[in-house]
Amino acid sequence: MRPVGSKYLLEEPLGRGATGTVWRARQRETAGAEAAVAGQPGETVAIKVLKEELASDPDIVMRFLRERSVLLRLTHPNIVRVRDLVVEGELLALVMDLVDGPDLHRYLRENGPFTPVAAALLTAQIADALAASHTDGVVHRDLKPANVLLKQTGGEMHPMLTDFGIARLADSPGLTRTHEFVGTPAYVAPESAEGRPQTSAVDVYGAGILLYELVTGRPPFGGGSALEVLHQHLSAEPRRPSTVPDPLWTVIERCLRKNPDERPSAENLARGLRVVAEGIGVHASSAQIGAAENVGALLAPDPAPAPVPDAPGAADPTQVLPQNPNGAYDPNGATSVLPHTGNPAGAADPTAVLPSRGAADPTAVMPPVPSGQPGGPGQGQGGQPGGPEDPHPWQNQLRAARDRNEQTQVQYLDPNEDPLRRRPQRQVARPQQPPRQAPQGPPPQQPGYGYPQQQQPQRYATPQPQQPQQPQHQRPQQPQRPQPQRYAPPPTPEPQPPRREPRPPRQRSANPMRIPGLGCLKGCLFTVVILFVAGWLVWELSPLQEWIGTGKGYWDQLSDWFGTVTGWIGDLGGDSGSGGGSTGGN
Ligand SMILES: Nc1ncnc2c1ncn2[C@@H]1O[C@H](COP(=O)(O)OP(=O)(O)OP(=O)(O)O)[C@@H](O)[C@H]1O
Repeated sequence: MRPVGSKYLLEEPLGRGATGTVWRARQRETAGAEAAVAGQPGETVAIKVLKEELASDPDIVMRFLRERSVLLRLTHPNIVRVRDLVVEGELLALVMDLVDGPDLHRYLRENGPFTPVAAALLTAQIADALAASHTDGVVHRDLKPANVLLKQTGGEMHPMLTDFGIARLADSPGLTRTHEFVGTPAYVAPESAEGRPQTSAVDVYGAGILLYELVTGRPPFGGGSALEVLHQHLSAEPRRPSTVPDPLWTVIERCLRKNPDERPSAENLARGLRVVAEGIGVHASSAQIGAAENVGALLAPDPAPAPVPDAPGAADPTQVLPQNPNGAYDPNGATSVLPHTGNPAGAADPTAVLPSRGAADPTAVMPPVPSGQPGGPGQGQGGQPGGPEDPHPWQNQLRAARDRNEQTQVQYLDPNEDPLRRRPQRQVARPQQPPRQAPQGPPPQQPGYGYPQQQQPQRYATPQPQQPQQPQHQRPQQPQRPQPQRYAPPPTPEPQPPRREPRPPRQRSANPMRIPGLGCLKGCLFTVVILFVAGWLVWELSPLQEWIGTGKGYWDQLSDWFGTVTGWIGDLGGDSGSGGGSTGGN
């Protein structure tokens, strides 16, 4: 265990970012008066040890010390509290409260997108934190899911914003003189990308990107290089996903305005999001629905946005690309404050939070942790042993929330298997077949959107013109059943089993009365006719007539034979009659 100053002992790494490594650490003794939180011996804390490149830069050390009071006074239920700053030789460290839970980037990657309601409520809490810091004159400037830690309090999800001040440190002339990029490309506001003056509106833009990512699984702007992404922030309009309900889209669209003056203040954003969450919820009243539909009126901009002090100018997009000879980057992976030495694997889909297929995960925010270490295989949250069968309580809570919003599945039912229509049928012995599996889950995802088990059918989506909307309160509520949808997306067409060909109409039977033996009699008559015709042909066409020497026709000959046979029969009858009489006469 490595000591940090005289008061802390580093125990194990929790994760590594672009600016340093975060450690689980233990307090050795009570901190001095300069610390915001004195702490108790034995208490567990998190310590971010800044990279040597930062710690060895005198400009950064000076800034770090000047920022001390700002960082230590930022307290809010949704901000990870900085307890102490340690400057010792070449070591620069922030002592923070330890948050036992995953960061939002990792959570999204492992669990997929949130429902619109959950995303709105979670982002509202982040907006609360931003509003508090903006009031204090502090702009975060690097808002992204990796900087939101998910803390569990009493079974509830509690987002905690962290890394306040780090972007400010990174923005010191010692780093920016190299024209390197400060921020994370996928979340950077257009004015930051262009090097224009920045205000607290950059955080609102970041919140809009984060909100978009929460409901869709990925940020709105992506690309193969940082330059491409920055250009999209400057000129492209975000594409609206079909699963985002109107009121929520209004909020996202306002946050993502290119003009910072048109974005709402963080405070108004938080308020607006709560109104939206109520109005698109399952039990929304008509008043709440109406309020959500008018959310645009609540999203007034900040009349006096907090400026970013003496920002020396952010990235020049044309300067970003040369930093990475491959043109590849990981916009969601880390704040780009230092030369990219990382691998270019992020090029393919650097922002996806979804389980990657195949190659290395380009979105990893943490380096792979060896088995046995916290976060590594075989470890549960917070370093406790765990596994897939031992989900974090966060996950249970979210899953339950998603399950509650699950949409009734419409499935194709073969009319022959419809118990209401099926007629009794004669049982025919058939080989046993496995029970037919009803198609489950969503249809296969597009590559890059691979989060099949988490992408829940959304309750809210763009109203479909062909389905007239009915006010929610008019519909029957059925407890314990999936709720009818107010903004239901059209059900994805289920794969239809091949339809059976209609049977050809049955031939009418020639023996509708089913007289016994009639079929046999028919066969006999038919055989007699065939024999008669065949005999006639043989008689007329073969030399048989001459051999027998009669010269008669077929019919005459037959009549003769018939007469002869009946004569024989008559004779036989006569003989037996006379023979019987003589016997009787004897
Ligand atoms: N206070 C904390 N408590 C518990 N874990 C933390 C805390 N702060 C950070 N971590 C963990 O450490 C990881 C790395 O944090 P860090 O802030 O360095 O990463 P990052 O935000 O991805 O990087 P950067 O912002 O520097 O680009 C986080 O993803 C989180 O898992």
